Amino acid sequence: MDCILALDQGTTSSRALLFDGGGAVRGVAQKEFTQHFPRPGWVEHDPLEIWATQLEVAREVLARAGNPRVAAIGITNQRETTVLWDRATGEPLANAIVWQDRRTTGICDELRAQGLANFFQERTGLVLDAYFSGTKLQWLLDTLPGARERAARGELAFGTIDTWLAWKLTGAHVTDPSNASRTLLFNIHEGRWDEELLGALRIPAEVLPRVVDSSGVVGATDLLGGRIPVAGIAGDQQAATFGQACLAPGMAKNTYGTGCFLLLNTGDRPTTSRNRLLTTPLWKLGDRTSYALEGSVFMAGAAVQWLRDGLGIIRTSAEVEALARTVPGNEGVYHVPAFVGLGAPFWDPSARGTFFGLTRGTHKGHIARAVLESIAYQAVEVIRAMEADSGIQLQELRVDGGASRNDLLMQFQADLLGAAVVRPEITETTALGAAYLAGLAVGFWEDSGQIALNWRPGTRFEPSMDARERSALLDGWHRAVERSRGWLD
Ligand SMILES: Nc1ncnc2c1ncn2[C@@H]1O[C@H](COP(=O)(O)OP(=O)(O)O)[C@@H](O)[C@H]1O
Ligand SMILES: O=P(O)(O)OC[C@H](O)CO
Repeated sequence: MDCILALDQGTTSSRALLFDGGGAVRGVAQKEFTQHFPRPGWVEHDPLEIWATQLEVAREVLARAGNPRVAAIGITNQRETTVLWDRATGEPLANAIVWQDRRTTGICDELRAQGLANFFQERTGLVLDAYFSGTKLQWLLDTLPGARERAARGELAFGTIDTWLAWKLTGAHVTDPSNASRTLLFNIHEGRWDEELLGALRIPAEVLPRVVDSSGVVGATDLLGGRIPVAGIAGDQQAATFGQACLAPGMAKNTYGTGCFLLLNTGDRPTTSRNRLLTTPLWKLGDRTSYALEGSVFMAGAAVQWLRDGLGIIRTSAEVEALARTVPGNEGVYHVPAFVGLGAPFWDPSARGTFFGLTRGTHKGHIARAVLESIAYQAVEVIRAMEADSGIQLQELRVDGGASRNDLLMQFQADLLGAAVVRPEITETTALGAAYLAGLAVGFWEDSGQIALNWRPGTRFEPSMDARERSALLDGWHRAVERSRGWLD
């Protein structure tokens, strides 16, 4: 049996999956790795631990499947997380600064004060926020002694996690547009690094990877038995959009993982958002780039993790559903999961997590329910902004990610949206998308038509809430969000 191996390097774990020609999963291996929180608001990963766990799970999944022939490897990754390493030794200069890390909020404030927000939005499709790699790289070059000079001499390499893994596997220093576009350094209209953006962030061009197509051979590795081409690269959210076969304009998916990432395919040309969403390339296949509007929500499943690890009121994330079902509805209790500020469409780093509407009758069932519901409210905010920006009325939302297994949450999402929510048969869409991109490059699959045929619905959640109840619930949520904002000075 020939397979494609997908490496899915996520925020909390490294995963490796094998797919056959029908897009079915033939093996999974997964390993969690250490989260470092050195100061409030800082989140770091050790790049060497990321690499070690990724290699380990890749070897494990292959061994368990009896070492099948692998036609190609596809890489997909947590995006924006920033690594800087020495080209000669391969040693990282510091821990990776993770996408959730807020340490560069001050740099973003300064850039905004210089009136550069529109300039960045026009060229990159992004909002000036600490989320993106550019200010993280600037911070590293400012903070590590001699780093900027060494970078300018070509001694250092910058990369997001795709780049780091591709370099470790093949020695190529490359990235693709779906990742490059999350740096604040990439001009999405011209598909290239932009000198003026680099100037504004004081980044020497010598440190940057080469931007290649999302589907195409970038090199080969001998580390996994035989010589296997690395043939696909995409950020995890764009890969999931591909894996969900949202290949035509108007199709959207939401991934409910650590955060929530909602992407709406808007076709061949970037759509500028007037509602603080991101414009982002989905993938580049040959000379065609497809674009999306994206709403990035920073806390979703991670709030459920907090119920488990922070409050200890559940033992596993899945238990949240039964606990939330102990109450018939929210009974006036709302949660705003602004633990690291709020992402789209608010972009408010000063908001903080809150509960509202607590009474003497409130118990942990209400808390669980409010946390789950907050995930769905955030998604609705993003979808309404997307509809306003694109003129597209969403008919159906395809869902995936850990928290999409939660039926209560998915039904509530459909109810709040007034549109169907569809969970596919294969929910490993991120890895599948990366596998497809790699497989297309080596002729394992012929064209994207085959991919659309492989997608099959699993469970469909139809809306059943009446409009008055929906509007009352949303009204409560809006009031809660307003009160959570501006908490930090
Ligand atoms: N049944 C569930 N209900 C709600 N949340 C869940 C459930 N199962 C998992 N989660 C949440 O989903 C997240 C993990 O999803 P995953 O897609 O693996 O995330 P990531 O790729 O961001 O690491 C965790 O934050 C976890 O709390
Ligand atoms: O690793 P995930 O699934 O939490 O995804 C992280 C996103 O790519 C961040 O933009």
